[in-house]
Amino acid sequence: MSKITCQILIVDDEEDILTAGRLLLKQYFTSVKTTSDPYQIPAILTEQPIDVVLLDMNYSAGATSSKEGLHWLKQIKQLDPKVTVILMTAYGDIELAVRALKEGASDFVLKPWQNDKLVAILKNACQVRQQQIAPVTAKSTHYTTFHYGDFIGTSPAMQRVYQTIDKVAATDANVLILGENGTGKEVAARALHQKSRRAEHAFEKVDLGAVSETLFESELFGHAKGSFTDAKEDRVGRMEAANGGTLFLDEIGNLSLALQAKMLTVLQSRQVTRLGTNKPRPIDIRLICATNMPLYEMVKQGTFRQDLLYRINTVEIQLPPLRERREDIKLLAEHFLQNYSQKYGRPNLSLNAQTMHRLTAYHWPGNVRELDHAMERAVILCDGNELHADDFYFAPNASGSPVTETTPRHGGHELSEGDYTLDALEKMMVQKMLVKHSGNITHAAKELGITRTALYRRIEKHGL
Ligand SMILES: Nc1ncnc2c1ncn2[C@@H]1O[C@H](COP(=O)(O)OP(=O)(O)OP(=O)(O)O)[C@@H](O)[C@H]1O
Repeated sequence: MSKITCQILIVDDEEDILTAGRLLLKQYFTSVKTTSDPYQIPAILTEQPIDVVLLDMNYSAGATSSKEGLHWLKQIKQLDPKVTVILMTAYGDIELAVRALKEGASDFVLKPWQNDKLVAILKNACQVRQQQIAPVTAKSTHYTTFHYGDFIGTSPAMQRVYQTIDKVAATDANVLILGENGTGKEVAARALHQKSRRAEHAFEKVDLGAVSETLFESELFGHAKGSFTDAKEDRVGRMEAANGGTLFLDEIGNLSLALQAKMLTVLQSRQVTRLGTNKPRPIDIRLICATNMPLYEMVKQGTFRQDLLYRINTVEIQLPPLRERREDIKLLAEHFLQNYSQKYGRPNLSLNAQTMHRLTAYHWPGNVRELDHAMERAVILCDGNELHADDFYFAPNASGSPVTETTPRHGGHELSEGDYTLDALEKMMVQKMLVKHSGNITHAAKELGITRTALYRRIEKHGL
């Protein structure tokens, strides 16, 4: 008997049920996955194609209200509206069946099930699902083009990011984007918004690292005229401004515990109350959060609330550092070179093979943003029409090993013995700050405690 091509996921907290279901359904369908933990559902759905979910209604010991099943049904439908969900319960009644069907379930089975009945229901569900799916195309070819939204890069790691964005964009699921500085977290958030049904509405970005503790509530929730000394007018908060669209909370890891509590209350109730008023207003937003901080570690250390993390991380997107997808460096370098050649009126500039080799081998601690700035600086500073490695600034990596993984040191800022002159120390500090701030002169100068002009003078002096 040939099996029906269908990927089935069974979710039930009883291992016996999972085993029985797997053994039965494996005879008829090509793939049967199981999990006893419904919290795994979002991860499983984003990582692999699933056609049909057979979902238990009760998970906590003794639970019979089926509320949990309805909750997970809703989550699945948010993540992928096309997945077919069949509910199972030992406590079935007509009312609940009707409610589940209304909320998007396709069918309903009672436990203990009759084998032939369950197989028939699933065969039917798989057939319907197969008809919905477009003819199979080579999946990867879809993403092998040079651009995806504002992203450039064709590495397998980035293709996985694009696939996740495509899957999640159609839903209203909360998304948490993780990654080092400059890896493209904001680019990803904008792509999610652009590809969502909210694209015509606002994309409201709030940099939580830049909002002061005192102004937080007024900025995020809004205020009424006269609610505090400087409140001269009524003001709509950023959350309300995002209504109908997407709210992008950048640097969520920087929020103090007190503000995390306030944020959680609003996200749970989906209502904001402007300062100085007592009228809660409903907000309809798609929430995207981003951070470069280790939120899971922070939860363990008690500096980030676990309940807030679980509220924001329905789906996670991890952006890989540039050094882990070196195959994208060439494309990005060429793209930035083209941009800046145009911007600075130098159309004949080119990168020779040796320079490209150096760019590809370098570890890029500031990721794509650093490559972008490095290219701009090189385009401005280079003399002829060919960009040389010397036109770029390469910092040593954290271990102090050579500048690039494959080439000898070039202008690194590590000190060798006997190098402790004031000049050498100054050069090292300037380099360190430039790397730390990805070439941002204003920020580097501020941290060094000197003016921008003084920093430029030192950059010239040390030939950086
Ligand atoms: N794959 C990419 N292709 C093209 N440009 C990119 C890519 N990734 C990032 N960039 C560019 O690099 C810069 C940094 O990107 P972005 O601001 O999205 O990073 P981030 O991870 O949000 O950084 P931070 O954590 O510092 O806020 C931007 O100018 C962005 O356009």
